[in-house]
Amino acid sequence: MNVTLIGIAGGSGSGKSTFSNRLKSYFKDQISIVYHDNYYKKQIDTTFEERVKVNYDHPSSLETDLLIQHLKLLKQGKTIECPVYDFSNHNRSEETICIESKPVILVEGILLFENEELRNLFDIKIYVDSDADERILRRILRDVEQRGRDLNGVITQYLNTVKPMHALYVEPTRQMADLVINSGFNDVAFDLICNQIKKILKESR
Ligand SMILES: Nc1ncnc2c1ncn2[C@@H]1O[C@H](COP(=O)(O)OP(=O)(O)O)[C@@H](O)[C@H]1O
Ligand SMILES: Nc1ccn([C@@H]2O[C@H](COP(=O)(O)O)[C@@H](O)[C@H]2O)c(=O)n1
Repeated sequence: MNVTLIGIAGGSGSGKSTFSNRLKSYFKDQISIVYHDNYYKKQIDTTFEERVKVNYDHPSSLETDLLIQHLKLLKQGKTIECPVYDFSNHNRSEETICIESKPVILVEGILLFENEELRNLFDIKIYVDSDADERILRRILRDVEQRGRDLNGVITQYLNTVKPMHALYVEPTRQMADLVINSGFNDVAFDLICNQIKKILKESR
């Protein structure tokens, strides 16, 4: 089976999940999805207070080697046991999820195109772009509602690490993308990628 890997990168709160989840809802089990976020490193013998202070926007906070290994296995048609990350505990959970190889696999994450070996695995590279003010406002709502955070914590983390790391490691990868889209809700981009995926799925039958 020929496997096409589609990387969907962009800043935190830009709309990556919105875009990739729309595609997954449309194609359902015909495609698979892998989140780089699930590859945040397991932190052993650390207190919660220590884990809160980690710079989660620096490439070193992620076990990208494991993601690369897993994507290579998926490319070979093999199934992987993907880690699962628990944002409220700032640590990997004990569970894993089984991800099957499919002709099209979406991969999502802020730092996908920063690592050269990882970047080179993608057949299609998409960057979701969005203004910084919109991204932080969305992040505040999401992190408070879904990731067990409080307003002060989200703001402190944004100013100390998210914003400077975005400028250093995320925004420079915009120019490496094949396609830059301005919103996860952009219907033109959605139709373009949908049609491309339909073509790949048809050819794989
Ligand atoms: N263009 C948009 N307009 C309004 N809200 C949006 C838009 N894009 C995303 N959102 C909302 O912002 C939040 C973060 O979006 P998400 O797709 O999870 O971002 P990312 O995966 O890039 O961090 C979600 O609640 C989502 O519904
Ligand atoms: N324990 C953690 C781990 C990561 N983050 C933040 O997640 C962001 C990436 O995820 P998106 O869905 O927003 O793309 C990244 O900016 C990290 O700061 C966290 O807050 N806590």
